Amino acid sequence: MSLADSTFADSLAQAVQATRSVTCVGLDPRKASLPPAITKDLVTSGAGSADAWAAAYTQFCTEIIDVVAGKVACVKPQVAFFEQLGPAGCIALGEVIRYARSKELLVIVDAKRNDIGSTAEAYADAYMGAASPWGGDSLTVSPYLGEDSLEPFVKVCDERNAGIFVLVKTSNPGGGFLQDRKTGDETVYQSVASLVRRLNETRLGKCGYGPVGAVVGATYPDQLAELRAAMPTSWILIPGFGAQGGGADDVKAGFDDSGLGAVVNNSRNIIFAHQRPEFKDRFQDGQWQDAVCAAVDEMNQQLRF
Ligand SMILES: O=c1ccn([C@@H]2O[C@H](COP(=O)(O)O)[C@@H](O)[C@H]2O)c(=O)[nH]1
Repeated sequence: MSLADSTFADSLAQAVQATRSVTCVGLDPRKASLPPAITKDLVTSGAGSADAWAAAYTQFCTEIIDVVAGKVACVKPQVAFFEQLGPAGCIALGEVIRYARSKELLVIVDAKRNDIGSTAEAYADAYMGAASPWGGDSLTVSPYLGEDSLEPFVKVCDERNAGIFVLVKTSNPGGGFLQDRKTGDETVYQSVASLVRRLNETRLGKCGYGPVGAVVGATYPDQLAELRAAMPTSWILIPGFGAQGGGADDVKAGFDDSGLGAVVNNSRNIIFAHQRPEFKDRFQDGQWQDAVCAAVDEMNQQLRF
């Protein structure tokens, strides 16, 4: 069945069940961390131009996709690293998104977009749905501009079987400055969670979840448990596992009794596994893909509760 035949929430449930994995592999290519096997070609061709780096990013990400396809439910390209290279990077981003989808991986585009409603419509069109060069299956969005700014994204979710993940409680240490602030009886993140719940609950798929999901950091396990209960029908994207300090115990509360309801992102500790001390000894420079494979297997194992 093609992914577009079912809702995003149902496709994600199917992908988690088929792969027996709640791991989301973050595609965050960084020049300084690419494996030497990839940058060597770049250096010997005398390049260093944005075009050459973009080609390296495409090669790196597509090789990762080859390793993880069938092992994980989804990937999350971080657009910042592609945008950093300018137009060539933006073309590479489109290639990576298309390649991941062709391998039946669901794509969460991490762009954290939003604006006033009429502009939000353009963002939704750009990042959600296969017709756009950057069209993924879902998009991270900011709630800062309020409900009317989220509505265009929800409309596109309905029209194209796409999904969104609204920033509710982010993984960074400074997120609480606004998110933990009280507005009347509740915090800002609790207000955003109520909005997510309301937008989502009339749109549930067969799996019991809807297209309007939430981002909640692994670095805040207590709030994750609270927010799981506050948004019982929303998929939760949990970043902050691995390099930011979150571990298996911290994300446990994100899941329902069937092991659904959340996917856990890990970018650096998977895609640059060749640099981790425990893998450095096991894998040679040219075996960076094997290190990625080992890191994914390890994370999948850790998250089989
Ligand atoms: O609250 C958030 C929202 C998004 N992110 C993004 O996830 C990855 C995390 O990368 P790691 O290497 O696994 O730390 C990255 O793309 C962030 O921009 C987040 O970390 N926290």
